Amino acid sequence: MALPHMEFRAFVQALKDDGDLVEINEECDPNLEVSAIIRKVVESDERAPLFNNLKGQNENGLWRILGAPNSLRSDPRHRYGRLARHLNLPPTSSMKEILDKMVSAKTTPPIPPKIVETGPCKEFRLTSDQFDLNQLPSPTLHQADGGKYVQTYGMFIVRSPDGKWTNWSIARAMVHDKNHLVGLVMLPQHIAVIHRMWKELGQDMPYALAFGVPPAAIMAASMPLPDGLTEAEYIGSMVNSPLELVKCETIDLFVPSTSEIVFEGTCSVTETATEGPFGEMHGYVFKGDSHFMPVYTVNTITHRKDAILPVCACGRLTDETHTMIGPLAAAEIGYILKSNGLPIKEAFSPFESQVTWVALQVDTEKLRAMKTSAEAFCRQVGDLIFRGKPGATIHRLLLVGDDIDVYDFKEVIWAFSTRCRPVMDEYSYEDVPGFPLIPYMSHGNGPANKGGKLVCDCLLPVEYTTGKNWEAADFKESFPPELKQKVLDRWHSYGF
Ligand SMILES: Cc1cc2c3c(c1C)C(C)(C)C[C@H]1C[C@@H](c4ccccc4)[C@]4(C(=O)NC(=O)N=C4N2C[C@H](O)[C@H](O)[C@H](O)COP(=O)(O)O)N31
Ligand SMILES: [K+]
Repeated sequence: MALPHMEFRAFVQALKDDGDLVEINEECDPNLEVSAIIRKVVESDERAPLFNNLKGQNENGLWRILGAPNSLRSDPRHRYGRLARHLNLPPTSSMKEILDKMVSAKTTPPIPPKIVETGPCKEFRLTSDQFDLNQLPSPTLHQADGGKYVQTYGMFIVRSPDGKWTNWSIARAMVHDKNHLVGLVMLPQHIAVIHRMWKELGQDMPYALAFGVPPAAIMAASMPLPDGLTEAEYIGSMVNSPLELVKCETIDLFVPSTSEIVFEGTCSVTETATEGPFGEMHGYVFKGDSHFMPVYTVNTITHRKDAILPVCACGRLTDETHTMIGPLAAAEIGYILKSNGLPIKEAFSPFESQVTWVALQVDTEKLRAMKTSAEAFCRQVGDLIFRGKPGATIHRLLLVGDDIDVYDFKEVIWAFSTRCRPVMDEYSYEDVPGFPLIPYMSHGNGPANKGGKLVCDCLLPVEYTTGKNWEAADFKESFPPELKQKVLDRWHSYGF
């Protein structure tokens, strides 16, 4: 068996070995029961549930479900252990180490994938007359959802008509009928950009939807990497070995050879159907909130024996939409700012902001050397991020000083609450694309797709000129080192 970050089945075994898996062998109903269990798991950072016995499985065990594939662990020492296992990092890894790994391939040469003849994803093959997506255990995730969201943690594979760009990404999709899905295809996402290319040609877009792909791949699929970049090569470079891909049965695309399940077909560039509502990443499902979205035809399914469908039952904290979408966007945002020469040290999207904020730690010594004004600096940051794709989902950028750990929300909210004067220290952006999935956008008072963004300056004026002129009134900063050491040494003998 391959390493956990390179094969989904090995990843599930690694969770089991970590004591981070609960195998449920009693029959569970994919209609809400499975999702209710997953919801309770992710709301309490419990171990990942593997449902081995689902109502509706077919004779070859298609399919089981792994819930909460990339959510949090309750032990603070292994909080991000499931994310770490996606990247072959130690389970004690910090979020900084995980995100640094995700940007590490920016400066190393791409490693193209290796094409292999066949693989475990080819063990079984079903043509469209041999399956019914409504009979298979497609899960209903929230009672007000518009359909069975079978696709929440699979990877769409689509390629530009000229064949030069193959994009891997996660985008939701629900069962439309026996052999069709309908899925969210929205700009500025690359799947929508490529869909438009095919639409201009008047040809339906070939796609593959691979479930249970190498964990390292699903991380890159969830990251807003640059336009035109082929994730397969990026991931190869990140893990320093070529990904093994195998050709699809019916279309000219390639999928990871160890994928658990592969749907193949074409995405219509003309036919749409109602999609949604869906209990989304910000924690809401609005009844009747559906839109017309493209229809995907599922021509063929190939799969492993007893294949496992990974499922993200998204909504309120803390699931994969929070551990991945915000932090991975923050990693890309931090990289963009640094490569434009701005004095940014760390970037993170706090879960408590429902990943609508990114906190940016500023190197204030370098900032002072810039001899810039707060307004000029904040506008420089805002223009770079809010007018680009990686910032699409972020509505507040918080600039904080060297003393604030952006990975610790208590620190971030302290700086925001005490150093950023409302309105005066905030720089608004109403003429940039907005993120329509946030409720104050989709169901708010203003336009759903435009504006509503701020750069919040949580640096005090002295941090731009002569530097920090205060001490925090806390144990760390308000006492001489030798006294602190004495207190720590004697903590227990005092009686604590
Ligand atoms: C990890 C993860 C990412 C998701 C999603 C989900 C999960 C679990 C579910 C549970 C299905 C919920 C919705 C949430 C929903 C969503 C829609 C828009 C923006 C953010 C999220 C959307 C989606 O449905 N559509 C979409 O276009 N992008 C999504 N992303 C973000 C993208 O995977 C991410 O942005 C990548 O960077 C894409 O690659 P690209 O940059 O285009 O090459 N889904
Ligand atoms: K991607």
